[in-house]
Amino acid sequence: MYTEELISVIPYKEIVGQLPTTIKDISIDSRSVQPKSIFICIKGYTVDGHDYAQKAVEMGAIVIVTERKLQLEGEVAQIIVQDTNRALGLLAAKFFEYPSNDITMIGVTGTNGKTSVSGIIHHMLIGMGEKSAVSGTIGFNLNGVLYESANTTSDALSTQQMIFRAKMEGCRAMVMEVSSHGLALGRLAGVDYDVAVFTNLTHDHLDFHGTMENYGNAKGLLFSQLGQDLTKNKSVILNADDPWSEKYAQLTPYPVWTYGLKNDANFRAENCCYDDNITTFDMITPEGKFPVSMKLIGEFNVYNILAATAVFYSRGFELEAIIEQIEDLNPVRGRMEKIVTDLPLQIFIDYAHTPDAIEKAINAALPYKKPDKKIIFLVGTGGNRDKSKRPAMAEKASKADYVVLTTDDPRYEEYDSITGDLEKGMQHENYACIGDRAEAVRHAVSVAEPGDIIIFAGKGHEDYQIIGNTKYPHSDAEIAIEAGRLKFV
Ligand SMILES: CC(=O)N[C@H]1[C@@H](OP(=O)(O)OP(=O)(O)OC[C@H]2O[C@@H](n3ccc(=O)[nH]c3=O)[C@H](O)[C@@H]2O)O[C@H](CO)[C@@H](O)[C@@H]1O[C@H](C)C(=O)N[C@@H](C)C(=O)N[C@H](CCC(=O)O)C(=O)O
Repeated sequence: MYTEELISVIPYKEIVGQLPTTIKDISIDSRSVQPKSIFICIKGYTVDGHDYAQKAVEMGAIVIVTERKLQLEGEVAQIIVQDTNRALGLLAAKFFEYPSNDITMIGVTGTNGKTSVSGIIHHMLIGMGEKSAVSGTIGFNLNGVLYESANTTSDALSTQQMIFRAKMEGCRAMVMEVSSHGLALGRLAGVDYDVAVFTNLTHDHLDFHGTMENYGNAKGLLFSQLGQDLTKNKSVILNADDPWSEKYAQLTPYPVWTYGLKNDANFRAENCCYDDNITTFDMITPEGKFPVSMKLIGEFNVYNILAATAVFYSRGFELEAIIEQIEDLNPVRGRMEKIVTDLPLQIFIDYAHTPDAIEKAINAALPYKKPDKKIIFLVGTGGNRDKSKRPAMAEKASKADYVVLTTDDPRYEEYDSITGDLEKGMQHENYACIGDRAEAVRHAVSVAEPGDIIIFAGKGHEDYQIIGNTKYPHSDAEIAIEAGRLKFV
């Protein structure tokens, strides 16, 4: 690409040296710079990309985008900008020729439910014959191949690369989980969304945002900055039962569709009935009432389905076709996923790692609880991350008959420090603190009786436990099944 053309999209203070006519690649990581690249220096939390500019030059970078003039050896030009993060989003979007303009982009934000709603929309799109890609906590799923990603919302360069790849592979749509970090750190600069969805906002990530106000405002960026192309037929989908939706509705210039169970909304559910493995309800829509029967369990999934319905309706799909897809959907991996076993127990794996999600997980299981049987809830929290939510997590978990307090990626923190913080929120005495997660899982099975429900919360789809900075293989389901076989079979 012509260098002048590429850099025309960023405001800069100064250019030092002679710009090359063209550049071949764009990079933010000195370790993978290709010859004739432009390298953008990003200040990280652990290291500063500016310190790797010389290494990038040695690897073949011929232009460096930097926040300050650097002493560099070799044939290289420097472009000095105010904010390299913002420059990165704009350069990456231009380099890949704004791929988000060519496919339908659906962004899903909120504390809980992002992965489920994104997965549901993705699978419904495929069911309707629309080739789709999805990115988020689970990774980047392109044509059934799952690529790992470090973040729910990847850095701006990886984001543009993913959208470009989806476009090149013929996808008509891409569904993206949009995290508050992603929005606050400018990882989505240059992405043009067609639909933005809000699930809910509850306590999480206050170590990063400081206050709920800041956290909510970061999420709001998705609705105020849906993208630059004002001619697109865009829409915003909001949860009418979450107080933040009112604020987001005021922020956006685009048509809003609401959904919910309690307050007045465009899409509502009535007469919800949660039977073993089947949920039924009447969906109240702008076109009347439609009976729905689906394999997804729990009230939170009714919310998720209403959100997905609003997305499709806003894009002009027929309600009959939407409901047909809903009835075909299978549960999302690691989200109140019922594990099939030969044990006399009901075992659910869930990703709940916030107080609100824990409450929802237990509420979702309540209809399946048999008289005189227990719900055993295992709850873990991450080390060296938001500690303020820990007591509230245990408080919500106290709704279960028996609680196992443990860790979920302890990182560098002592087990006792994590379980001790959780313990402060316990509302009854039926619990155990066991920092080692594998031991905790075995303990949960050891206290179970036939007919009980066990919910393992926190790991969801994840198959590892991070201790120190090492990822160790870990599966709650496998450990539980093994322990259950020893006990019951
Ligand atoms: C706090 C935070 O967001 N950190 C993110 C950040 O890492 P970092 O600050 O440590 O960056 P760094 O590794 O120091 O590198 C800085 C720069 O130097 C460059 N570098 C580095 C080393 C080198 O040899 N050469 C080089 O050029 C890097 O490529 C980078 O450009 O940049 C990385 C690359 O983009 C991210 O993967 C990483 O996310 C970490 C893994 C993380 O845990 N982030 C969490 C807090 C997060 O973002 N979570 C949200 C929310 C999830 C949710 O909703 O639950 C998410 O979207 O994932």
